[in-house]
Amino acid sequence: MSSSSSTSMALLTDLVEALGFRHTERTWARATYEVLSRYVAVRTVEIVLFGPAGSRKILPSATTSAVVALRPSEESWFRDAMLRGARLLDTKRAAAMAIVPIADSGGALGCATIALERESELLTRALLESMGRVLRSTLRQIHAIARVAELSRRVHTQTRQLREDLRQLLPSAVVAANPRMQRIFAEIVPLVARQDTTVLICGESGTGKEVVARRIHELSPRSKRPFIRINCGAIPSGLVESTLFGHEKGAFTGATERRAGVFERAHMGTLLLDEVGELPPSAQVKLLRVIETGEAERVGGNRTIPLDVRILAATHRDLHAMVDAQAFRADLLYRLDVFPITIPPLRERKDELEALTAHILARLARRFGRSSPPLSRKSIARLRSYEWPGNVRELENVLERSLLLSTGASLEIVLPDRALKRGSVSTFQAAAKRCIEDALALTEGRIYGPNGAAAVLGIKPTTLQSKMKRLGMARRAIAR
Ligand SMILES: Nc1ncnc2c1ncn2[C@@H]1O[C@H](COP(=O)(O)OP(=O)(O)OP(=O)(O)O)[C@@H](O)[C@H]1O
Repeated sequence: MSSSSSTSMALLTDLVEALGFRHTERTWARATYEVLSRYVAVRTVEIVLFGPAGSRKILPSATTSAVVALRPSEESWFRDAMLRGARLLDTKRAAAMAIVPIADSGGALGCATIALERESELLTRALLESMGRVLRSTLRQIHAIARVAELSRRVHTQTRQLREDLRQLLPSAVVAANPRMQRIFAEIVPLVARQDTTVLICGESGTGKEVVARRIHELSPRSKRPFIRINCGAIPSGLVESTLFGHEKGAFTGATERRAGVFERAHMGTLLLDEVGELPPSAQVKLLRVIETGEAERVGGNRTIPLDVRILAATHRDLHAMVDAQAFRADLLYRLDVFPITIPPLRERKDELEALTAHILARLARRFGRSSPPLSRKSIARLRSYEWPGNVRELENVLERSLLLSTGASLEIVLPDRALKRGSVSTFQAAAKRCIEDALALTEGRIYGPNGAAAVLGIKPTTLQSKMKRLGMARRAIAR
């Protein structure tokens, strides 16, 4: 190595250090530029990168006149660089040019073509190699930063999606315009949220039991901890206990690894046992034990796990009637029914139909990315004329369908077919009659007992009998 090249190497090192390059690609690139302009009379530097097309945005324009994305497999890169260099000599009227290859162990990454005012003795091979190394680091940083930018963009999109999902799951604004609902949300829920009391939330399907449960959790000291909901009626019969309490590896065929149950997952948080009336008797016994002892045992395990879980239960069934029918354990019911909340069906709170509709329409409109059409008086009257057997959930479905089908300026409410065939109360009575007949047919006329029609319908046998009497149904049922 000649003395001039070792001097320039030392100077280069000093300079790069003096420039204090840090871990940002801009400082790296600027350092390169400073080195080039300090040591040689640079007219232009054209850096050709075999990299992502977005690289140009990242390199400061002071350093480079062009960043061209080429495929890494480009074999003609050197010839390309020469051609560019020749063009530079021509267009920039430069006296000389230097090509700095940029390569790492994986092969060529790119090259910098430098047009010079004049030939320079200082521009030695060693200096060019040093520049190549600096540029290589720059390039690596650029690639890393482009990747980070891409990941950050992806995370940003995912976060937005998750926020949207969460907003759907946790309605920030709960509608409570009816006096009974106002009492539930404004008085009862905040009151029970403060303590760890077990709450039994009753109401027909789709009335908003889960909404109430989530609100209790949100307002409770456990709000930062998990809220887990499990639909007891949807668990396959053989998996109820392992779903609730977890299992050890090898506990049963298919248990290939240890799994935590919902109780463990809800540790320190809140567990909503939805459709609790559907729990089979064996799981009811275990649940009672867990509530009483505050600890659970995984299926196939011999170790008890202490639990700190607030339990909420919900059901559309009449659990007291199920106890009478011996389909639900009385002792478990007493444990769950510490604080009952009953949500009225939508047909009994039609005064909040308008507020609920506006709330749901706004949510749907946001989801579909369109504005929420105004509701005409006719539409409101139509909504009020219907009995809403599926409650708020059915209202959501009707509004979604109506919104999708409506093309005009106002919303045309499309009610389910059965509503159009309505014949006031007699239709409801006919439906109730049909429902009881079906249950009696299924239970061969038996009213009482766990397999009786009353248990199937989730009502007390005495209630069923009085309903049958009121509907003028023949007593072909077997009483007890
Ligand atoms: N008061 C309310 N304000 C806003 N949205 C509500 C309200 N009540 C119910 N909803 C909406 O209605 C739908 C049904 O409510 P939810 O799931 O809580 O009913 P549910 O009684 O738990 O039903 P199921 O018995 O079938 O589990 C949900 O999408 C919920 O957001």
